[in-house]
Amino acid sequence: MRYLEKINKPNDIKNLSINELNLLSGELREFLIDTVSKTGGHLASNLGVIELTLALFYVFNFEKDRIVWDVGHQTYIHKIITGRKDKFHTLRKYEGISGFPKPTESSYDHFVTGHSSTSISAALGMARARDLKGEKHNVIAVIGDGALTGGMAFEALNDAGSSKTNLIVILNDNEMSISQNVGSLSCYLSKIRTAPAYINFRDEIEQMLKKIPAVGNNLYKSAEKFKDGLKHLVVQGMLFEELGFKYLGPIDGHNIEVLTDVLKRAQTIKGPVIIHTITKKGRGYCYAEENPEIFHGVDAFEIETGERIAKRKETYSKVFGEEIVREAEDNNKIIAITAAMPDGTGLTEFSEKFPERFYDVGIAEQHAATMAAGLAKEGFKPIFAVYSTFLQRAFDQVIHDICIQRLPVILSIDRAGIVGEDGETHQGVFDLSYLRLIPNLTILSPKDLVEFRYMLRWCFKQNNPIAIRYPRGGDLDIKFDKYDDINLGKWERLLIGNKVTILAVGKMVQHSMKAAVRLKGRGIDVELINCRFIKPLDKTMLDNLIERSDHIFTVEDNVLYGGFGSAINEYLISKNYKGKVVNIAFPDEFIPHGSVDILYKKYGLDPDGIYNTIIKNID
Ligand SMILES: Cc1ncc(C[n+]2csc(CCOP(=O)(O)OP(=O)(O)O)c2C)c(N)n1
Ligand SMILES: CC(=O)[C@@H](O)[C@H](O)COP(=O)(O)O
Ligand SMILES: [Mg+2]
Repeated sequence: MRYLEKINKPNDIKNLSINELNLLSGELREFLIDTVSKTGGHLASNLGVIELTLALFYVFNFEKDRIVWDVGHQTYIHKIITGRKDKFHTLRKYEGISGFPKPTESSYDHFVTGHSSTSISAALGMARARDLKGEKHNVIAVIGDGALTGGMAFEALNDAGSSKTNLIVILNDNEMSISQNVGSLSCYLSKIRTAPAYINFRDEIEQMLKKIPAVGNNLYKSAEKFKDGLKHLVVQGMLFEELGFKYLGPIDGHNIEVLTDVLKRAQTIKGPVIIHTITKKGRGYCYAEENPEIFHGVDAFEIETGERIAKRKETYSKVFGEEIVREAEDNNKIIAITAAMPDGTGLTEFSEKFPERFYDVGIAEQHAATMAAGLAKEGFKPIFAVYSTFLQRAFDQVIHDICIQRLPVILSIDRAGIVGEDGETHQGVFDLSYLRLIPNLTILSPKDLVEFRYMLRWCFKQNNPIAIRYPRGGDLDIKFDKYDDINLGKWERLLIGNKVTILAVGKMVQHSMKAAVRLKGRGIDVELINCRFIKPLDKTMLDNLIERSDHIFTVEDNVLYGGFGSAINEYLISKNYKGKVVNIAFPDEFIPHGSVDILYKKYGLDPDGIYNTIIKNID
């Protein structure tokens, strides 16, 4: 690691020759593969931006210039060369290096990202602030072709393009979102990729125009018109230029020499510029190049074989995938929708078996929700499979387009609760709070994989908006033996007791069961209830509990505020309950990255934590 060792501060990059930068990129590739093979993480995207990152640091000075990386999952090289190389083995671990940009981690991380398509808006805001303050520095947004499918990116292009603000947008086009990229914009980009002639052609015309003596405005105007006409002949509708950006590209995003030249040129251009770089996801590691989808976000793996080290367990996403296929075989109204997460949500098999009833809409959760509403209005049964954290994007669409009209859309909410290593931008700990307040919405959550199947079958039969939320991964080792029929607003009593009641939701039923067995062992008369429905609550059971329970504990893997515990508190207050109520939930803070086991322990949501809270609070 001869050159990597020389990089003690980012500006050391500037002392290297292009040849040395190429050698450094090889060392970085090796370092990255070695580390991520142990920690897991977003390998393929990072392998694709090594040269781009080095070129950026070679040309710009990020002590004063600003950079916003869209999604931020491709910032590992940025982190390694900005002083975090020695801690990089702690990537995504609790209290270690985050997998996303974090200004609290480094002054070189200028903006938090994690959710897609925010970079151009944030960068435009920073550029406007620079101008308002009379400062002089560059502001750069780096956005992938997948992230460019998100609505916010379009909104920002629309605003920036008409603004005349100096702003550099780098479009890193690797022809992939997590899966194959989708949509007409992606087709448009591939048209540009295959028409590089335009670029050379345009540059030649520009050179020619510069040589024309300034004999008058009219000649200049006709020459400009001529240039525009030619441009349309070669690539129909240069979208970015029509939107007000100066377009530079497409260029080879692995060629540091070309990259540095174009970046230097972009610095001198007035107004918004877009640089279109073509890169290969997974570049330089054969398994990642062949399977960029698997190596997008990968668990620890063997470098020699590309095989994952841990065996995959049965997961909620997989069960969801099986059940929706089973249902769709009998019911031709079933439609599956994803916002760029077909594999993560378990929809791959559905997409292959029923391509005409499957829609990947790109990174467009808002559109997905309203499009589902449109389908439902016309008699179909759409299921929008979405991660809890990304559904936050579509809050208004769930209210305004689905629930007001009481349309039978199923929101199949994966990755609810904590997801672990992705950290604060991705934890699914808000959904119970932001969904519970919406009228007409039924919300439920399974205690385990078997119950999940029963619940999904129940959901498919309903005719109103439903949100079913379930965690990342699979179950603990607990096996429950009761799967009574699912009935609207009815809970399941799992352990009978009298004095102390635990009301638990979803995966927390498993943790609570472990705690309850220990409590019983100490002679505590504890009752455990699986609160299958978060909305509506089982008021009959609650009324019965009010009569006989001195202590009620609620347990949920959601934030305390506005969640399931709050719903119970509201009800108990309305009934003038005199016993003690304790809510066990995530506190009012963003939950950091780390393994889910460490995080449950830290926040007292593991079986021991639940047990201790109960012991502490009973007389
Ligand atoms: C709002 C939102 N929805 C979904 C995702 C999940 N997601 C993370 S990266 C990604 C694909 C991004 O593709 P691209 O921007 O082209 O970057 P690449 O991975 O190809 O480098 C998706 C869908 C997200 N981060 N944010
Ligand atoms: C960066 C991003 O948003 C996704 O890649 C996310 O990390 C996927 O999470 P899962 O690994 O849970 O599918
Ligand atoms: Mg991409």
